[in-house]
Amino acid sequence: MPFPTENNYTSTNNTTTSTKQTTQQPQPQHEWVTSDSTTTTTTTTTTATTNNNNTHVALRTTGQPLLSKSDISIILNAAKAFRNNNRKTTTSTRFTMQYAGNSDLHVADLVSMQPSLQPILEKLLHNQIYPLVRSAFLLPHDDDANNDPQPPLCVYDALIVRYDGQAAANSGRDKGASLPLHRDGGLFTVNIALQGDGNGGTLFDNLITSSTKHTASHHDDDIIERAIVHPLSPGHAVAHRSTERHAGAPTKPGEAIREILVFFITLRETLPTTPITLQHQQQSNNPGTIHIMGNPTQYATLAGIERAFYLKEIAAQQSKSPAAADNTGTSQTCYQWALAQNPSDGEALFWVGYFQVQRARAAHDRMVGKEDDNQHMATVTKHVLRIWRDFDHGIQALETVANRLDPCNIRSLAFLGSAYSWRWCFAQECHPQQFGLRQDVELGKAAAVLQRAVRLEELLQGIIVQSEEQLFRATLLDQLAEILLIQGKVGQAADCVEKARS
Ligand SMILES: O=C(O)CCC(=O)C(=O)O
Ligand SMILES: [Fe+2]
Repeated sequence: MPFPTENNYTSTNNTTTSTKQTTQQPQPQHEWVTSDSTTTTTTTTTTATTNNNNTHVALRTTGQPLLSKSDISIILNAAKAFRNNNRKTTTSTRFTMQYAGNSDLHVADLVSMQPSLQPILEKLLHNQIYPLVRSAFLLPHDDDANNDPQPPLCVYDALIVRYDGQAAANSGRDKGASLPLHRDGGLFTVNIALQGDGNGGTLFDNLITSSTKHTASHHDDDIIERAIVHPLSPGHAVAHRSTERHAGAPTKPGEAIREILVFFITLRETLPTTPITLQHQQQSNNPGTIHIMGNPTQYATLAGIERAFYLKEIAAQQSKSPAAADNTGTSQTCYQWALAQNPSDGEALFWVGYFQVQRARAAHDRMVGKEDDNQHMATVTKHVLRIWRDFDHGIQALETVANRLDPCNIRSLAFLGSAYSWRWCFAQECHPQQFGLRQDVELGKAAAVLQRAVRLEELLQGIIVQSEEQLFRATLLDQLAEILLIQGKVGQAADCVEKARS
């Protein structure tokens, strides 16, 4: 790998600010983009402004660019030469899906072709990227009286991603070149602009949520624009935690080609690890951990965040394999393990809730099939209670995902909507009073989450490349129409059906 690990991080105690600064370099300046207001707060020092709501979504560097114009052109020329030499063999990555108009290449491959890039990257990492990540995301530890080095930062992968809006349009993607919503591997992502005219940008889920909350009257395009973070100019960076769900916003046809250099940063754990705490998350008393918001009993370590990421990858591969049906158990277990590693992982919690609800449905179906069996009453009751518990726990998990951990995930919202109606159908057959459910409340909840999903789908329509997106949209609207009909809202149901057909 051409990427050096961070030099041993030793710090000097500065009690007045309770932060410690490296003696090597001035810290790169940055400002935060926060989700409580869509304006930015300037944080040019390393002061840890602990924030209980974890509203610090992404940062943008200010001051001097991280890369000079001449270094940018050396990198761009090398990337161009690499693409010309490898027209048919562009390496695709796990995180960056390949679409018309997009291309990406591994920086490691680029350096193999042109070793003169090595010193540029080394300088960039040592002088800019590592100090930035350390000062912005990691709190200095308190017990370093012995000047023990903290685990050094290192690069887990690095890419150059290129968005060509015109090429995308020529292949039928008329909204341009973009990347779907995703999370990255590693712990932190630093995304440096190489070229572009301020077009595209990085779109963050957590900024959409706040925009829809605070600016309900805004035009859809405005809401989306406010959720996109742009670097100040070429050479400047946008950085975020890898767990922050984000997308490559479209570079539209006619706009300048956008190219970015993305570093996925993690911590090397081979050194004796002293406690690490993340900035901008409520701190726990438990060293080496971060506090999971809203749930004081659950903690994730930084290592846990990464392990959860890999476990989810394994789970997803299991369900894609030809023996997928046989692998459901493994897949389910991997998601449970992922959640144990990182209890705030909304994606893992979604799948745990999903499997629980599906188990309840399957058991409900089997129960319906056996209605005529002359079963002992006690067995039936036990069975009913087990199904109820699965529905209930599954739905609770999905509600946490929808309301707190992953509020912009259309698929989770859509599934939660269905889960409410399946649970209602089940309860109805087994005397709803015994479970304390009321039809108007249950269907009201189902309609509300489905409406939220439809709203998000409309906002993101065409912007984020998603396979089968039209099909999904139609299913979502049909589901909503069905519930609205039962609620007696015939006009609204008809609107949904019409929308589904358009
Ligand atoms: O286009 C962007 O800014 C996002 C790129 C990205 O998410 C990635 O490369 O993982
Ligand atoms: Fe990404």
